[in-house]
Amino acid sequence: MSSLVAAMKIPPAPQFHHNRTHQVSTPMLIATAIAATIAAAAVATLAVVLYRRFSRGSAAATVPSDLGHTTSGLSRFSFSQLRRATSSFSPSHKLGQGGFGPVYRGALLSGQHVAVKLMDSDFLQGEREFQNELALASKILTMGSSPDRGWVVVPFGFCNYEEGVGWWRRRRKKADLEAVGECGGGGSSLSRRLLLVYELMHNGSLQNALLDRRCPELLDWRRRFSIVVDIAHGLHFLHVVCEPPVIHGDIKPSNILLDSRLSAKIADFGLARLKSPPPLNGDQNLEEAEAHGDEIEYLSSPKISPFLQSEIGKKHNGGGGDDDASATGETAECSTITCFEERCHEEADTLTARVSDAAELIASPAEPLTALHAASASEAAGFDRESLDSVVIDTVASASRSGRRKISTASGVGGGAKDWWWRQDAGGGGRNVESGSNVKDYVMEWIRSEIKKERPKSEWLTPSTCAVSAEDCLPRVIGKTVKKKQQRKLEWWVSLDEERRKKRSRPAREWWREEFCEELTNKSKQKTTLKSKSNAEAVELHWWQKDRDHPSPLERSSRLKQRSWSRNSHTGNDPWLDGLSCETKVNNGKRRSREGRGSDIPKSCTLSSTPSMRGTICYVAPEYGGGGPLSEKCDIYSFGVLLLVIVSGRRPLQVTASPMSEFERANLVSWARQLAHVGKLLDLVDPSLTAVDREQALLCITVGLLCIQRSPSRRPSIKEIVDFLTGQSEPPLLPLEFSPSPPGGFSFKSKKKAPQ
Ligand SMILES: Nc1ncnc2c1ncn2[C@@H]1O[C@H](COP(=O)(O)OP(=O)(O)OP(=O)(O)O)[C@@H](O)[C@H]1O
Repeated sequence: MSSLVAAMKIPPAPQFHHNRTHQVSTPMLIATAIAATIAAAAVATLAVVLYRRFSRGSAAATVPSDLGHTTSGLSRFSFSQLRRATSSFSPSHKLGQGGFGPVYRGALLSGQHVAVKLMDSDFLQGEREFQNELALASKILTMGSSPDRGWVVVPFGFCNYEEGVGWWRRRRKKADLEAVGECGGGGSSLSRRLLLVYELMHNGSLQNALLDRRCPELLDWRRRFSIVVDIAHGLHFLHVVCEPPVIHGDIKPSNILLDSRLSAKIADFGLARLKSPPPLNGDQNLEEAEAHGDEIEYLSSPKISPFLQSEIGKKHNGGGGDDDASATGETAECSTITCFEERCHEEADTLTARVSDAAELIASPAEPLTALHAASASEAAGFDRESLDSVVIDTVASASRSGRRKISTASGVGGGAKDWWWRQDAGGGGRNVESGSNVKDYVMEWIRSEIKKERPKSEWLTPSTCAVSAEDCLPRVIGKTVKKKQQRKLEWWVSLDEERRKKRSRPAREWWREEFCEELTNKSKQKTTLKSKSNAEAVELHWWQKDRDHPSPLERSSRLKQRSWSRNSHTGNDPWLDGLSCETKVNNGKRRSREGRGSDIPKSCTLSSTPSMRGTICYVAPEYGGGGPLSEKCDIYSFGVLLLVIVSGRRPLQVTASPMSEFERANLVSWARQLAHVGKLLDLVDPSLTAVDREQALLCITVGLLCIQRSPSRRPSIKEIVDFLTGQSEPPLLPLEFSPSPPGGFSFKSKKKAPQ
């Protein structure tokens, strides 16, 4: 039995069991491994997808918010796409170096040839230009198939490359960025790279083609003339076709690109902006105006009052042509005079503009917040009300003193004074030397006459407010000359009781606010509500108007910063003036030219009306050189200089080591003026040109001179310019500012008394 049992003994279960388990678990393990691999792959894929989506999202956040609805026209490229297109930003692909980074030639996979601008994001201004250019490009690209769009070159794509999170990605990017750094991309910062992609312009910039003499085709006059016409069309597109108009703000040869057929197109919209709507009405209260930055824009503009402009015009016209530069010989001193003449003119313009701003506001009878505005006017113009008169007197006096010094030097070599300012100081142009009349006297006299003529008489001023507002402000502006009024003020002051005197002794601005602003604010608010109601029914506001009327907090703070900038600007350097007298600054590279530019373009409204310092020395309009408002007329001025550059084939400032006789030609604008005075305009034409059409050349120079007139309002509009250049209308005669002096005209009179 036991043997039977033993025979029937089944093998040890564990062993059998073990084998069975082993057989089952192997495929299971394999299946598990496969499942785990698949899961891991899925997780990795998901992570990659999420990461990509995240990194795209963060990049998009840095694109201007305005682009939200307009990005449709722009393509986004990856950094590696552009790296591949440009052969890792190979130096052999470099087209040029801009103020904020190099530009490379490349080819996309589609075969399209492109230019890739690698902006240096280390500089805030670089990032702003990137955003500005994109915002503007999106606007222009949405203009659909407008045929005029072909006159400008704007980016059609961009890449906003930010550092990733994973170490593997960072390593890859580090390698990319080092490649960029080695190729002159400027540093190897891992943070961010901003790239703009443009259509390739095969013949590069006008700067290279014309001034660096890289394009022999430009020795043919017809080519040059067609380039001039193309640029005029480009500006016409920006100023007239675009709505709202676009002001380029930096017209110069390096921003004019030539395509394969040598057609010229306007490029580089980094400093462009949309034209601001007209300033708010004067009857809006101060709080409102301040909140909208209106006052800042208005006051930061060194505008010359129409009265003063016409006065200056009269002086030009009245005493014009009374000297003869040709008779004086071509001397270094003569050139110094011209430079200084420019300088003095601009200085006086800016100064009188500031004074006129304040004086006009004081004098205006229609403005209920006159005194208050006057106070803020003088403050915003950079003058403390208390010292306004002394600043004015000192500055003008020093300008005229140094002017006199230069004139007496010049008189020793027989130099001729050509301008009204000079005649003022030198005693020409109907002013009497012996009476000691000079610039200072003229400005002061003008202020007095303006105030006398338009003293506020309206009934809204009660006797007491009149006494304080007018009497409080006027003596400070016109100095010690208003003794009578001071006397009256003193009498009035004595008549006040103690409490009222205490109250009145606070700054006028404070108690004005308290006593009158509330009432006026309410009135003005009522008016505004009524107006806006009717307006809303009549017209729908453009987004850019809305933007201005309801600035973002960022914009507001930026405007305030701008305000403090403009306050200080009267003591700062004037790049325009510096540029006129200092060639080295211009030649010291592009970065230098950028230094003159302000940095107050807010991110959220890069195309808004916020004023900022723009442009390039020699091309920037004088009225804008001091940080005034950017208008189409600033572009017209730059276009005028560019015209002269194209015709003469030389830079606007060019000092050669050749004989001193060349020195007077250093400043192209002054030289053109001199040639106009002596009636030899064609001397300006590039001697190396072939097949010159003298009529066309004369037309170009005439239009150029019309564009560089000092008074912006006298410069022609771009529409007129296109008509002149295309022969649809005749340009007017040159203004007297440029007309030839009559023979035997004014001979320079020294202030030195003739020996008895
Ligand atoms: N689309 C393009 N096609 C061909 N060349 C280009 C293109 N864009 C720019 N370039 C070249 O690159 C150079 C640098 O251009 P960029 O606009 O960056 O600076 P800039 O205009 O020369 O100087 P700044 O930055 O001071 O205005 C140009 O002078 C031009 O030669």
